[in-house]
Amino acid sequence: MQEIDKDPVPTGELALKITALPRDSNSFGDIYGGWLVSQMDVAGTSTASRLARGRVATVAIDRMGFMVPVPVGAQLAFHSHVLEVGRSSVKMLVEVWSEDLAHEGSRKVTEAIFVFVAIDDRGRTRVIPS
Ligand SMILES: CCCCCCCCCCCCCCCC(=O)SCCNC(=O)CCNC(=O)[C@H](O)C(C)(C)COP(=O)(O)OP(=O)(O)OC[C@H]1O[C@@H](n2cnc3c(N)ncnc32)[C@H](O)[C@@H]1OP(=O)(O)O
Repeated sequence: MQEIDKDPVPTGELALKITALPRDSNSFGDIYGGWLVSQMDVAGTSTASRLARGRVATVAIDRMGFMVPVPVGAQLAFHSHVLEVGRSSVKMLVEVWSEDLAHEGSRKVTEAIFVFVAIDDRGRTRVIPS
């Protein structure tokens, strides 16, 4: 199986840790990619909203590859790493790592770059406080 990244070290802060449950799997018993993307968005939103000190919206997600299947019961760690902060936007790398409990290691499952935009309570963009 092709690895998405040979680098064995997660990048960025640990934003979310979660166990993949049977309800998150497809009919073959593997974890559904859409659920993973959704959890990545939750993890990235957590980091972005702290940085932007308030509400943010996801405005873009770049293309993704799912190189390693995720079994039910996997312990997943979501790491977020801020790449750029613009006037109202935050560009962030979100990585997903699956812990291998049998071998005391972990491997990267997928990653994507998300762009979050700081918005006010009317949904209009706002400047990210410095
Ligand atoms: C097997 C797999 C199956 C998968 C199958 C999926 C099924 C599983 C689903 C899971 C899915 C989870 C992922 C949920 C992710 C949501 O929930 S997305 C839906 C929620 N998001 C929204 O509703 C946001 C909707 N967008 C908006 O309201 C407006 O775009 C916004 C956010 C107010 C921004 O308005 P705007 O007119 O674009 O503002 P504008 O001033 O032009 O730009 C603001 C900033 O954004 C930047 N920007 C705007 N657009 C972009 C862009 N496209 N790219 C980069 N930067 C941009 C600008 O450069 C600017 O940056 P700054 O220079 O200010 O720093």
